[in-house]
Amino acid sequence: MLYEIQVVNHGIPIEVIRNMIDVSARFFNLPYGERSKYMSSDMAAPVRYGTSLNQNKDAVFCWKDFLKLVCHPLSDVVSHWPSSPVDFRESVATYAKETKYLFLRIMEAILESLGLWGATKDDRTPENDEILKQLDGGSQLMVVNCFPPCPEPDLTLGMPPHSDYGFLTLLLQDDVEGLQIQYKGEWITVEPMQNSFVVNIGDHLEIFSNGRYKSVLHRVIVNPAKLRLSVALLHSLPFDYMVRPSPKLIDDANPRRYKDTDFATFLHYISTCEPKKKNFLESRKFT
Ligand SMILES: O=C(O)CCC(=O)C(=O)O
Ligand SMILES: [Fe+2]
Repeated sequence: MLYEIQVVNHGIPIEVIRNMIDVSARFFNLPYGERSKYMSSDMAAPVRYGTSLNQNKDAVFCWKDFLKLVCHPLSDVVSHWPSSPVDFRESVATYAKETKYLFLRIMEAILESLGLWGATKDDRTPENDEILKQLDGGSQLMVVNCFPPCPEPDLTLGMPPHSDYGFLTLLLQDDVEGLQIQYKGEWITVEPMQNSFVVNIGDHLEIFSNGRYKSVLHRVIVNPAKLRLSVALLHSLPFDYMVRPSPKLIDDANPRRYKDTDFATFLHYISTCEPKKKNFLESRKFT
């Protein structure tokens, strides 16, 4: 089934997208002392900055700096976000709200393809709408990545092969290529398209769809000359909810293929095992 799509006519104003990239570039240009205020070892902190320049103890060495921002509920988290550049909070909050709306519209299409939702009156039962309601109130985590130019691009990776944990990641890349997805055993470069979003299926959608959708294995290669920025927005159910296969997608011909999982299980997994490829998802499968 579908692995990766790029959305173009998404209705999100171009200025919102440009501001997001522009303010991220200015954040990573701030003096180190300003950026490092947001370093934290607490994986659940509402804001967390990290740099490959002094995180050499990471088991997986990534050639990147990142800023992780919890985006939901916005009113609780915005005051924790960086206060510099001055327009940072406003630009990022606008971007997060617009993108959440787009995420929900894409989820409607996916749920419809699974026979779990429909836009017509008969299909709009409270039961069918429930999952969308949960996703609307669900987690939204932003990862702003900055991949500096790397003099030895063949010796490292911006990010090693992995799949994202949520339902869908909406990914914005600037005009420098670097993202690759694995398709039939080959690494395919996803060419940047201005003002478009790459939609990556995450592990939670694979679990929820009982394997009908597969999460996409992807990685980032580095560039010898150019700095690259990307913004990944991961969407899922609220952090404390269980993700499980939809009961309507389980029957004798399609037995339940995945165990229940929640965000705490994932955090525990990544803090005790080196995250590799789709290992976390593999650990959630019934064998
Ligand atoms: O930089 C990219 O294009 C991808 C980033 C990514 O995969 C992630 O942040 O999970
Ligand atoms: Fe990713």
